[in-house]
Amino acid sequence: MEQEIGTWDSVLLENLSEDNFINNIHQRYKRDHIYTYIGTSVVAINPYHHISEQSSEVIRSYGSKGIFQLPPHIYGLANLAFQSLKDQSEDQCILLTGEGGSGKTESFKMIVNFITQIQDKSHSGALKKQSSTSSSAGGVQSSCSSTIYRHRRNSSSCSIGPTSNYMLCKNTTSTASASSCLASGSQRRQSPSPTARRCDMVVQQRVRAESSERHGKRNIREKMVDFDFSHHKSTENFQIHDTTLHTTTAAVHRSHIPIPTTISTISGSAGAPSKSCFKHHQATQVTCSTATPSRTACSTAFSAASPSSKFGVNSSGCRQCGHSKCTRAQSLEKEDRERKLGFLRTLHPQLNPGRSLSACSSTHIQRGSCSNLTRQHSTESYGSRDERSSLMGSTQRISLYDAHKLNQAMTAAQQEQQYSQPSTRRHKDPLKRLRDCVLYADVFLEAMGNASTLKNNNSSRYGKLFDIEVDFKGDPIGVHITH
Ligand SMILES: Nc1ncnc2c1ncn2[C@@H]1O[C@H](COP(=O)(O)OP(=O)(O)OP(=O)(O)O)[C@@H](O)[C@H]1O
Repeated sequence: MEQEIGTWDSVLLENLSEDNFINNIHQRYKRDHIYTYIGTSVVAINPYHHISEQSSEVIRSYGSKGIFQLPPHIYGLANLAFQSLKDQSEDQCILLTGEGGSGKTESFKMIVNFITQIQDKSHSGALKKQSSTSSSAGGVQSSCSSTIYRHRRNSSSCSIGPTSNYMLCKNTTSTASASSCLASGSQRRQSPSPTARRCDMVVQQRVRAESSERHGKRNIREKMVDFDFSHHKSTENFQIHDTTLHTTTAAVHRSHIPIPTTISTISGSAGAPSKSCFKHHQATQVTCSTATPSRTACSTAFSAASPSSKFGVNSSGCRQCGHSKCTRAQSLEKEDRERKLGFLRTLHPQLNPGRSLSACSSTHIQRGSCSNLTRQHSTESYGSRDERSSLMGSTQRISLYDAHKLNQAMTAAQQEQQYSQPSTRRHKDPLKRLRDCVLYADVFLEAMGNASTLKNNNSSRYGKLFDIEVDFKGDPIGVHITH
């Protein structure tokens, strides 16, 4: 862990002047500490080289601590937003701003990566903690850890409830308190004075009351979530959702002013798209992102990259074996046709009245891309499409909805059938699949509008709003990208 170089939080600088501020950031930057806080904002410097600070280990540690408990990092900010989302049930917004090539996109990817990974970790962390404490220390300690790890959402509202009373009587208010609870519990067992026994009973009663209260609250919350799911079947009203997390590359709210860089390897290792994947998308974009893309152009672009071009059947037979009825070439060609059709539907929603992209899902999933990605023209109140275009350039929204409900509704038998077929991609965990889709969604958008500039060969030409909707557990259930 970083030794404190300079001052982690510029607010704490003794003589706060511009020179001192820059000097402090510079001192830290020279030691490869590219992040510095200004309160709950983060200043990030583009290091222009790989910094190994983005492993899942780091994600886990930032996910389990408060923002000021660890050295400044973009993950600290992401965790703050994520925890506030869960604790206060209020939408959170992270704004990224900085000059071209300063590292907004890289920081954005790190945030999305953090959010898609963190829930996994916090779940397993909670379970581990709970089982270890309950085996070693009995009910009182296990309830203490479950309060800390699983019911943070209620922490503020419970300040006069049984949980905090219990914690206060132990002088504990943080994660570290679990061990102090444990120590005092074992002491009482060694010297069971009448006062201590009474205290134990009171504690146990409180724990029981707390657990039933928790149970009740969870039921209520689950009902609310059911309501939210149905409500959000429509992609038009996403902005009113209770628990939405926004990321945008435009201005500053409780966040972050990046001037950073990044490492494609790190995002690659965390499930982000590979360079080649990105290039593929960019190649398709070059032909198709014009205002009125022609079908011919699109299909030409696609066939250039299609696998069947290697085996395709031309007038003189299969290009590989020369056989005029080569079945492999025929099936590849059929697959290719379907992919083209799906791709055209992506670009021309009007070709697909349902606006859903099931046709392209198989090929896109194979490329590790988005399974249920719908590109649609925004229908907000900007008047006609032409009017919107003149106001905002190309205004489109990409929505990604995994069949969250459908997955839930899927019967056990169907699931078993799917999972028993090792050759299909569908046997991946649906949540894992959605997490991957969230990570890839931005790449899809980048492919629509990025450009190569002198400063940055992957420069985003549009500001974008990237909404991740999460359920009450913090699992992602959908994404909207607007630019
Ligand atoms: N944290 C980082 N670590 C390592 N390299 C970085 C980091 N942030 C940015 N970079 C490098 O800087 C380059 C530009 O970053 P990025 O594309 O994120 O800038 P940007 O602010 O989004 O630019 P634009 O506004 O033009 O889209 C990246 O390709 C990467 O090589």
